[in-house]
Amino acid sequence: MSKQTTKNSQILSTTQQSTAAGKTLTTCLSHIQFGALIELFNGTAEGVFVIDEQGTFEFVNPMAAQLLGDSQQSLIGQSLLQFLHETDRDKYMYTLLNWLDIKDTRLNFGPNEVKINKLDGCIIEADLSISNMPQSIACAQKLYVCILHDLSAHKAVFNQLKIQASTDHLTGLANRFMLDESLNKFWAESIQSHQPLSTILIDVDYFKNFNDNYGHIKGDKCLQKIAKVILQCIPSRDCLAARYGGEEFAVILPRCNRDSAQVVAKHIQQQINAMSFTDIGLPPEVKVSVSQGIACEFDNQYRTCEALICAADTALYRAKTDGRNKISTCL
Ligand SMILES: Nc1nc2c(ncn2[C@@H]2O[C@H](COP(=O)(O)OP(=O)(O)OP(=O)(O)O)[C@@H](O)[C@H]2O)c(=O)[nH]1
Repeated sequence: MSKQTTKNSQILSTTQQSTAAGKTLTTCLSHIQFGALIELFNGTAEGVFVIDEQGTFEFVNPMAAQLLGDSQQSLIGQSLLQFLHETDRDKYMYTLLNWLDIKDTRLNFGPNEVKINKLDGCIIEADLSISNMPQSIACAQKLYVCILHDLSAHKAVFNQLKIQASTDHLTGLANRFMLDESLNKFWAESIQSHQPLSTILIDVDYFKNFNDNYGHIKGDKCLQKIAKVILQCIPSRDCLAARYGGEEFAVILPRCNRDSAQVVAKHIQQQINAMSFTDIGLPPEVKVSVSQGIACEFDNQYRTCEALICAADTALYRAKTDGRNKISTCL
């Protein structure tokens, strides 16, 4: 017996003892091919599995079993489709079933991002690709090799970066980037649904004096407290409170008319006037106020969302020149 044959026989006996595989796969391959293939797949750090035309597992390597949340043994005979989140299931079912009609063409599908329903109920995000098993090692019945790459760690970092990219670091409100994105979205919805869209620009009065008197650190704390109050005053989760820049904030109120926006602005004014700064070590008599400008889009009053913001800015300027701690509405 040659050295190679001895090695193959060893591989075969160990893999047969430790590995479950479906009937089609075991009958398709010679024992030596089977052993070598299983050895290769089992040692792979990516999830690898083999399915038939119906999506039934013929083989699952340890990493794939871990990602699917079941044992290699019990996955054999189950369907890949039941592990795919419903948003992906139809796409994969369609691909596999459709392939039956065009068997002669090679199937190379993906990698695509999918959500996997693990057996324990958790959902993980992964890249999944499906490719034909080469004819040289498969038989007349089609088998597909699938690679499942866990994206959980990347997704967690990505989502964290996404939050950071849209959040103002000092106040925790939406930043200017998020404000612009959301405004465009709210604007399109408002035009399409013929619903009003209101915006309030809010600027802290005499904030330079606050900084000069109490220092920038206390100034930062003051901005954080104002942001918190604004957030508490906006009526629903649909609305957006953002830091527009420096000591200026913006509130976007979808489906809110001018009267409702004025109620919100009044509430903000009262709450800010009532603020105390004793918690940051300042005397009880320290008070702040804000000036606010309101503009409301209804019935194509403005041509663009930039024009709406511009109108709110003009109203804000008027509130400042009227003596500050005022609310001015663009009519
Ligand atoms: N502490 C702190 N100060 C800031 C920040 N951003 C802007 N400022 C300050 O806000 C002040 C704004 O000053 P001005 O534009 O003159 O306005 P104001 O003093 O508020 O006066 P009016 O707006 O005219 O009522 C400046 O002193 C800026 O340094 C910040 O992130 N932290």
